[in-house]
Amino acid sequence: MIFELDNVELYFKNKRVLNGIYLKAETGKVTSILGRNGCGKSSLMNIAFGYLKPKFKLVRLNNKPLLKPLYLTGSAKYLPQYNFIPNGMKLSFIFKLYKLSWNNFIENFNNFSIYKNSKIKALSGGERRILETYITLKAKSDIVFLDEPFSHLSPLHIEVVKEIIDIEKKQKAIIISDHMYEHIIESSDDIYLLKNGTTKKIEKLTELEDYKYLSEGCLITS
Ligand SMILES: Nc1ncnc2c1ncn2[C@@H]1O[C@H](COP(=O)(O)OP(=O)(O)OP(=O)(O)O)[C@@H](O)[C@H]1O
Repeated sequence: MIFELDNVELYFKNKRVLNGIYLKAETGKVTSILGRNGCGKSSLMNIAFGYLKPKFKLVRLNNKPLLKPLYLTGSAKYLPQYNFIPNGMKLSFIFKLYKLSWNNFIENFNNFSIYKNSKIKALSGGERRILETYITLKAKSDIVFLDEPFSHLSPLHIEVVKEIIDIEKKQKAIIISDHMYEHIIESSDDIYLLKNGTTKKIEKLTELEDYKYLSEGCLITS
């Protein structure tokens, strides 16, 4: 699967947020979007998924224009920044709903074993994020969008999520945005920097310093 987002122009009232976007993601690769707070990363993901309608956009799947919102095709999954699983749902029911194995989940996150018959509201904020990230990554799809999958997770859990990303990318195109740039750099095959409303594909990591996304020296220690 090749997913392309092209020619996006987004305004909120008179403020132009995105203009001149190109992004390509494909099966077998993790494609990441980096950028400062408020530069439009979440808006871009919402546009790609079809939740947000900009003034202009072009989505192509396997080089063919897609004329309906991507989420209606059933081929994509999206982890937004907000919680998307209702509070009252039992964890065992969620795994049935998404046709996923509870035992495989416990192999990765054994501290969840006590929660099988609990409702999601019994989880901490970070545990809930782990569960929603896992479901989004593992559920059947061709394209996965992850908006800040690492930000609320403890270091060991981040490593487990990175391992799952590495496995899932073999059969999916995965698109990630997060401020934890070291994890992004380690997990990504392609990186785009979103700045002044446009995407720039990063060919050399030092460009992240040249474009003032990272301060000088950050890459030496990372
Ligand atoms: N519904 C909205 N109405 C008006 N302005 C909005 C709306 N949603 C986002 N914006 C503005 O659009 C810009 C981009 O927001 P967005 O949430 O896409 O940025 P972001 O790069 O994901 O930020 P962060 O890294 O802080 O999560 C911001 O200036 C924000 O204030």
